[in-house]
Amino acid sequence: MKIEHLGIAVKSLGLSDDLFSKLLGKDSYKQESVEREGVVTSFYQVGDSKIELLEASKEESPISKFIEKKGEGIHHIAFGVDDIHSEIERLKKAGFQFISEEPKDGADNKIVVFLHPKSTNGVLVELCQEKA
Ligand SMILES: CC[C@@H](C(=O)O)C(=O)SCCNC(=O)CCNC(=O)[C@H](O)C(C)(C)COP(=O)(O)OP(=O)(O)OC[C@H]1O[C@@H](n2cnc3c(N)ncnc32)[C@H](O)[C@@H]1OP(=O)(O)O
Ligand SMILES: [Co+2]
Repeated sequence: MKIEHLGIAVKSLGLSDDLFSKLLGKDSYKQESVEREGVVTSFYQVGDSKIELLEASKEESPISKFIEKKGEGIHHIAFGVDDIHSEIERLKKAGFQFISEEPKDGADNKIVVFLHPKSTNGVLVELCQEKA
């Protein structure tokens, strides 16, 4: 397992892209919309990991709800795994609760699942695997 990315909820991708480009001294390498999740993403490579900025693309997006309740900031941590199905089984046996156990298409050529923050010390955890 490695830290694949940190997801950061932002109100405006335009403003936050300016900010993070200055902060990191480089431009985003990719912007991608994931309609099913109700987000537009922007990715920055930082060492072996990434920063994923997330702007809501619809009112019922998890990002809108999160920003309403908690404001902008770190939204989730994503662990990159080689075999997402075996990790789901391992973590289920260990008592972790998944939001859905069926991996779905994510951004940046990944399949993803989420663990519920109530079972992970209040931190939303994503598992992601590179698509074959
Ligand atoms: C682009 C695709 C993908 C990628 O490839 O990287 C992404 O990263 S998509 C990112 C956006 N998608 C998701 O977040 C999907 C998973 N999230 C969810 O299914 C929901 O957001 C949720 C976690 C189940 C919460 O939804 P819901 O129960 O409807 O919202 P509430 O506001 O009522 O929250 C309940 C409870 O959970 C706490 N919460 C919510 N979000 C987070 C969070 N990001 N981190 C920590 N805690 C969170 C919220 O505060 C509530 O707690 P209590 O108030 O104590 O009840
Ligand atoms: Co993510």
